[in-house]
Amino acid sequence: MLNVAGLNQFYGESHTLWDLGLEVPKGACLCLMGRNGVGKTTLLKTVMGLIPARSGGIMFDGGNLLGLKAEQRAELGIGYVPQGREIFPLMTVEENLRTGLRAVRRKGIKDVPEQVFEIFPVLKKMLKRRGGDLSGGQQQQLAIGRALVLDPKLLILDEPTEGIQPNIVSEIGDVIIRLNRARGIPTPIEKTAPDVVDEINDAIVKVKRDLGVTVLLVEQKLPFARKVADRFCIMDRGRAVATGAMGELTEDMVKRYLTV
Ligand SMILES: Nc1ncnc2c1ncn2[C@@H]1O[C@H](COP(=O)(O)OP(=O)(O)OP(=O)(O)O)[C@@H](O)[C@H]1O
Repeated sequence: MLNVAGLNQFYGESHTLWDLGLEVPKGACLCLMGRNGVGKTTLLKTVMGLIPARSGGIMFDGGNLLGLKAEQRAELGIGYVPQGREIFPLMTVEENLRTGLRAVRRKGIKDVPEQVFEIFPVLKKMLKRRGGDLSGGQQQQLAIGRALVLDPKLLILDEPTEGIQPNIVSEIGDVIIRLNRARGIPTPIEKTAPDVVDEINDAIVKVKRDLGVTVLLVEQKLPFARKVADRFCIMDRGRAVATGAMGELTEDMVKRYLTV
């Protein structure tokens, strides 16, 4: 779904991303990890087209993103939830959500899809409240809701749990899991006739994978990352240094690249 290859990025003379490669397969939830300042946010912003790449390739769904503006990337189906949420504090919840519609007007989507309110019922209750009056957790739900307005194929989240209360952190985790893996499709049926049921269950898992949103997130909290993501990529000083299935993340890697 997303393939980054040989990516180099500079802030002025400062070389920040070095020949970086990253693959986020369709249906995966990949957690980008690494200590502060290694370039995680820079990578997300470069994928989103908010800052330019010097060289390399960024392929999404088979097409090259380089050269496209951020709005065009959104139109192709990339939803972005920035670090710090960046909601508009003086605008109402409804107005904030409607800003997400800009990217999809050409697709004929004129209203905020009901699915956003099914996922975050609190947003419906607070439609007329100002964004700035919401709690941190509610603002994060608003920021994710705004990205979901465009029905993204790929959802990019930059530290979605930063600065929010522990009980809301686990709710946000459940929402990401639901978007990535379930999206309202029934859970697998119980085993009665093993062979047939196995086949049906395999098919259900596949359908879930095909319908679910692919997720790329930056997250520093290890238990959260382990719960939500099925793949990881570790960055160190602007390079991708380790990648694999979440179960392959070793204590040695944690000590070497993640603990402070
Ligand atoms: N706008 C900018 N101009 C110049 N340098 C920048 C800019 N933004 C970030 N940097 C530098 O680029 C490097 C990577 O920063 P980045 O924010 O991508 O790291 P990060 O891994 O996301 O860190 P954090 O976990 O703290 O958000 C850092 O050295 C940072 O100081």
